[in-house]
Amino acid sequence: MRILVVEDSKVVSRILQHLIAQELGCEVDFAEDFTSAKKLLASHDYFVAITDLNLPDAQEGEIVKQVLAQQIPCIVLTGSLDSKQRQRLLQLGIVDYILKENRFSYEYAVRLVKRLQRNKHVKVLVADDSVVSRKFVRSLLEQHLYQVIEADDGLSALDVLNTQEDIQLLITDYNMPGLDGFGLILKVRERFTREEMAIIGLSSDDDQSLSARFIKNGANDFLKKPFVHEEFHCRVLNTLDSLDMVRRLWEQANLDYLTEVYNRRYFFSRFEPQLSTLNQKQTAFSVGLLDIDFFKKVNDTYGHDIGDEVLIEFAQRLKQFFGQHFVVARFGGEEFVVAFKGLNGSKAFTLLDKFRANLAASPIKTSDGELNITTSIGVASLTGDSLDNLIQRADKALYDAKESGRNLVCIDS
Ligand SMILES: Nc1nc2c(ncn2[C@@H]2O[C@H](COP(=O)(O)OP(=O)(O)OP(=O)(O)O)[C@@H](O)[C@H]2O)c(=O)[nH]1
Repeated sequence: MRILVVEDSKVVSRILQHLIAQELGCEVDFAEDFTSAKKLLASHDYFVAITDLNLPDAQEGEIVKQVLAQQIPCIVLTGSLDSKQRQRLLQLGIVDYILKENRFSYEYAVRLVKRLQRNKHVKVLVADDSVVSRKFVRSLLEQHLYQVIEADDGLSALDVLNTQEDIQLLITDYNMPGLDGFGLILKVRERFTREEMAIIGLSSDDDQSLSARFIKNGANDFLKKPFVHEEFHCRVLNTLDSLDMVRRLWEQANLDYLTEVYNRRYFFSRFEPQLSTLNQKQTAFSVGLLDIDFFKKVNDTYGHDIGDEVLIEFAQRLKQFFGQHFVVARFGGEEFVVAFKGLNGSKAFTLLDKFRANLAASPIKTSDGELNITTSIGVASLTGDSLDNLIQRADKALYDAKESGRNLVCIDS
């Protein structure tokens, strides 16, 4: 990623340079005037440009038009802006304008670049039966580099959600034929929690209770049409920032900090509630408990950091081998678990034995060289008991594997 900063004030340039290095760590070019900016624009591809509005050799904001003509997102920094200039800049399609008021203005500019980077990967679904309104929302979202998908009513929005993965934000109108905004939100919330997908409701209806009703029905926020650019962007940013924050909290609570596979807490919270149904329906369910052999020796010989590298690689291999169909979690220390929903013990045994043999045959690369690592594994399958019991039986089988010489899989019988 490369950024262009066009700014005639050396002080402002220095602040931006410092903030960009600190926050973004990307390549950045500085131009003091329009002429040198044009030269740089001709010779590099830029992800975004942060530009002053008035430059010594271009007092009419020519730089903004030049940047936009090259399809580069443009963030405008300016000492002052009257309402006509503001309107003109927004119509040109800039990402945002920032008044040079204090340190926070520059921090905001850099944060905005960070968000643009993130936005490239964020899919937004816009459901609105009015083409004009839908296209307007699309253009605003595209200025901020979001991936936009359109639906012309509630039912087609549901179709999109059934076929497209990873939509993070739904922006929906209220009045739509077939299925209106409320109906759509209720359907969406049956499948996606507030942590999985954010929703912003839109309406031009004068009913003052609408915003609260949208939120009570499951929307994260609401905007009354017509809205101004700035408000739209602030609401979308706030909504997505909250979503990111909630996701980060979820990850902190459910993923192992070192190996980034699920943790023990996730494993139990996911499978404990399912156990009675699995037992009732007699669905096959097995678990494999894996413990790295002589791991203490790895730590004692090579140090804790190399031990960590082994744990990370071991977890990666588990995830690669099983992760697509089964749940992999770290139980703690050098002990991991794989949950095989739909597999009986002997099938789980076969897969785990293959993993064991692969591991024994391909050393783990660490910064201190390659290490031969093996694992012992205990397998047990559900027979109407509790999750704790099942794990205890797998643990007993693991103990047998260790006692029988390690680098083995034993099954609870
Ligand atoms: N590097 C590293 N070591 C850890 C971590 N968590 C636990 N350990 C170490 O894992 C080792 C486990 O040792 P033991 O329980 O004696 O088992 P072992 O040496 O693997 O021997 P067996 O299981 O009997 O084959 C201990 O030295 C712990 O300090 C971790 O997050 N990082």
